[in-house]
Amino acid sequence: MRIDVVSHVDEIKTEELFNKTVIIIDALRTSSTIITAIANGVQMIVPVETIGQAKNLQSQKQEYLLAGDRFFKKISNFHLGNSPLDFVKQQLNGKSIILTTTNGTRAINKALKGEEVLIGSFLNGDKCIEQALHFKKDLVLLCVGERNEFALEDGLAAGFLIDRLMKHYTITFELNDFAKAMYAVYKFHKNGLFETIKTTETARKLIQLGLGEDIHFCSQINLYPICPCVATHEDITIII
Ligand SMILES: O=C(O)[C@H](CS(=O)(=O)O)OP(=O)(O)O
Repeated sequence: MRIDVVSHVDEIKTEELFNKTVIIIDALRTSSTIITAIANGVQMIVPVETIGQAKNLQSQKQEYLLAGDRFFKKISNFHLGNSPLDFVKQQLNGKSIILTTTNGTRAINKALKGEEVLIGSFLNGDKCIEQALHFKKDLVLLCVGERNEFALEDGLAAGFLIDRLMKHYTITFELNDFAKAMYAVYKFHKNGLFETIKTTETARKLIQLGLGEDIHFCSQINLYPICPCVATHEDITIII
């Protein structure tokens, strides 16, 4: 089995996703928010790229809630932001959410050429790998990054997923060079993972904005034994 890690969303060549299982990794914060939302009872999430698309869809589906951020800040008049804690603190059981985030939802929509698209982070590593292997296809771990650049927290999460594979499965893996690098970086930092994540550029911005609690939450290992996956419902891309 081949495992390719892609460094950020603009590095994806969509033709290279055909017949592969893609894992979207946006540890701070879109992947972590989606996993937390589904684990806490949200029925489905509709990932859209623009605020306009989100509002337009909600005008047709008024029972859906709007969630998302631009540059870490909740979008004005939206019900929820892009913090996983928003989905823990409120009772959202059975709700459908339209989500648009700065980078994460764009990456999800770009990855749709993959055979299967899953959502992974530190919060669900073991379950995510179990689910990905179930499809018996080569894997692409897409580090979403931040504004067209690599983000270390995503690379660490990719290394963590590779570590889970190596530890729990006896299949032979072929890694691309970036995957080898991320695996090595993860192993180097794994005993001080939270301390390292806290120093990343994304984390520093979250701390400046008073959102440091999110970093702690998103750094938890295997908190949720679920793996959200992308599907289609009435011609709309959804995550369940
Ligand atoms: O809301 C977030 O944590 C980030 C904001 S930014 O892109 O780093 O400015 O969005 P995400 O889509 O989760 O990367």
